[in-house]
Amino acid sequence: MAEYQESSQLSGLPEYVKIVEVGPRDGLQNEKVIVPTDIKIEFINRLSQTGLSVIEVTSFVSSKWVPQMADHTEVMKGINQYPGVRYPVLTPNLQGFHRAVAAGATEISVFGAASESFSKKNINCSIEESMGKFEEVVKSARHMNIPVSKRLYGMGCYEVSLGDTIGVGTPGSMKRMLESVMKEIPPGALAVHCHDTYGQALANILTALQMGINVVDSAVSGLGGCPYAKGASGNVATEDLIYMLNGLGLNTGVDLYKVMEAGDFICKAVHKNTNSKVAQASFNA
Ligand SMILES: CC(C)(COP(=O)([O-])OP(=O)([O-])OC[C@H]1O[C@@H](n2cnc3c(N)ncnc32)[C@H](O)[C@@H]1OP(=O)([O-])[O-])[C@@H](O)C(=O)NCCC(=O)NCCSC(=O)C[C@@](C)(O)CC(=O)[O-]
Repeated sequence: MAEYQESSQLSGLPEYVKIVEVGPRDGLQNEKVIVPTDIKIEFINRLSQTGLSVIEVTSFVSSKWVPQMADHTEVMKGINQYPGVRYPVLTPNLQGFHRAVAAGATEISVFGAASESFSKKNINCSIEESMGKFEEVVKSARHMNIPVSKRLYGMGCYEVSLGDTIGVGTPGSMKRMLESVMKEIPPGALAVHCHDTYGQALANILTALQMGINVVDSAVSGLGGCPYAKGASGNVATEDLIYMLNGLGLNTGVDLYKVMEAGDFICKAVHKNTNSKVAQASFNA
């Protein structure tokens, strides 16, 4: 595979970028055909051997709302947890949190919305009500020394991931949004989560990196979408992100070829072609 590396660095970039792989959760949650549990487990085990250090495994939400995540407990219990890899799960409320802990989760994420209508559609409550639920979860998690990754820095979350769920952002809006958020939260506690609906994800991520962010969510093969956000398409593909970062000479510690193989595995399982331009170009080369 041809890989191009820039001869000169762009300014303001971090030396190391942490990729948070959200393929098993965000990538699969919107798939209509239920992916067998053993395939999900194999997918996560393959991702664990790529050098990725964070893999979002599943979500402890209601199976009536998101049937694809109904096997969260079996998936969490079934995966091999590799040393050096963290396996966060999504928990919207205390019920989800307790189930996640019982299944062996050692890191959790709460997820909220910046718009009232999305909050209502997604988790069936207002933003204010959701804050109350998150506070309960964060309190319990901190009590048990469980790190809470994402949202609500002020409550004690160690990292807040800013999601462009419907992928409409541009480098300009990313810059304005980060300038505003960084007045309250330091860049070291922020991550970005960019969907690629309008083809802006990599440009938005590069903008964020130049502003001091060094944690980026992505999904292998560009899978993903939120069932409760109309028009939301796939995430930025992990393969494309790694290719860009490699080209910039930034260290991720992730093996691009192994990620492409994991992507090929899951695409075959869900009978889809990859959305990753890098995987398309490499497999057709
Ligand atoms: C949040 C709830 C559960 C509220 O659901 P609800 O119906 O409002 O909950 P409730 O508290 O009124 O309880 C109703 C029933 O749900 C059950 N229940 C209550 N809580 C749980 C739970 N944790 N797990 C399992 N079951 C639960 C509860 O036990 C009860 O069961 P019943 O008595 O009817 O049999 C529901 O709205 C839900 O599951 N929503 C799905 C949210 C979701 O997964 N969205 C997609 C992920 S977010 C996303 O993709 C965006 C993100 C993060 O990726 C960022 C980006 O892309 O930019």
